[in-house]
Amino acid sequence: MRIPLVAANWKMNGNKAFAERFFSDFDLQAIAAHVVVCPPFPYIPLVSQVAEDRERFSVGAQNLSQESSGAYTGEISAEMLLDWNARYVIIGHSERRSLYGETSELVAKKFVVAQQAGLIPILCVGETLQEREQERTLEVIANQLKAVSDIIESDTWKHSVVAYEPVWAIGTGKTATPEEAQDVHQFIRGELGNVGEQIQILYGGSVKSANASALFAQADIDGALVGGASLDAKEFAAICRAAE
Ligand SMILES: O=C(CO)COP(=O)(O)O
Repeated sequence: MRIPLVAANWKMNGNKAFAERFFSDFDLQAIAAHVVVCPPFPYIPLVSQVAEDRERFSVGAQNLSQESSGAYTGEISAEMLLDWNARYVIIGHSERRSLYGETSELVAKKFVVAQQAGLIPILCVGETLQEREQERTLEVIANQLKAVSDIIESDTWKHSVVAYEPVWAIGTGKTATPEEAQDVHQFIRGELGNVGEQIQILYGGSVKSANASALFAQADIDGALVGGASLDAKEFAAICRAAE
């Protein structure tokens, strides 16, 4: 039985006042799904305080360094995230891949570093519009997963979350249809081998309260990774409730 999980990716949005306001508007008690909020790094301690002693609410980071320490200006290590009580970390978001040149090999290295430190990686995979139009979706996703599979024991997938985020659906208002998303989720589960059934696979890309229920009704969609709609506490709460 996979527990529904809804993760907020605030990206580089908000400030301290926003984060404080968000948690005064977001009624955690009323939500039964497992929820992760991934704020920008400086607000992780603030979200950690909210998460303290709450079983179903965790804090996550949006990135981490593949190195453990040293002369890497501007980088944040897994150990530092653990110091802040982060439990999850988003790895290989398409914005990191396309804007900051993160290759699948680097993403795989970060995945391993996160896991070895005891963080749960949320590995993002997804195709661009051009790749979808060329009917290369499954091939692209298989390659993104393979970069990780190549350097871990297959059992190790168990301690991770995968997020399918079609690049063309991110921030565009265009969501994959529930059936399109389900097809890819089912494919991903198959690619994860004998632990596939145990892994939470989230959908991301223009998820909002209006489309969440139809997505969550699909057999292989275990929750969502939410960008824009996670910046509105009430809207995000409605998405979380749809996952229960
Ligand atoms: O990139 C995303 C989450 O990581 C999705 O962003 P949107 O929900 O804004 O489309």
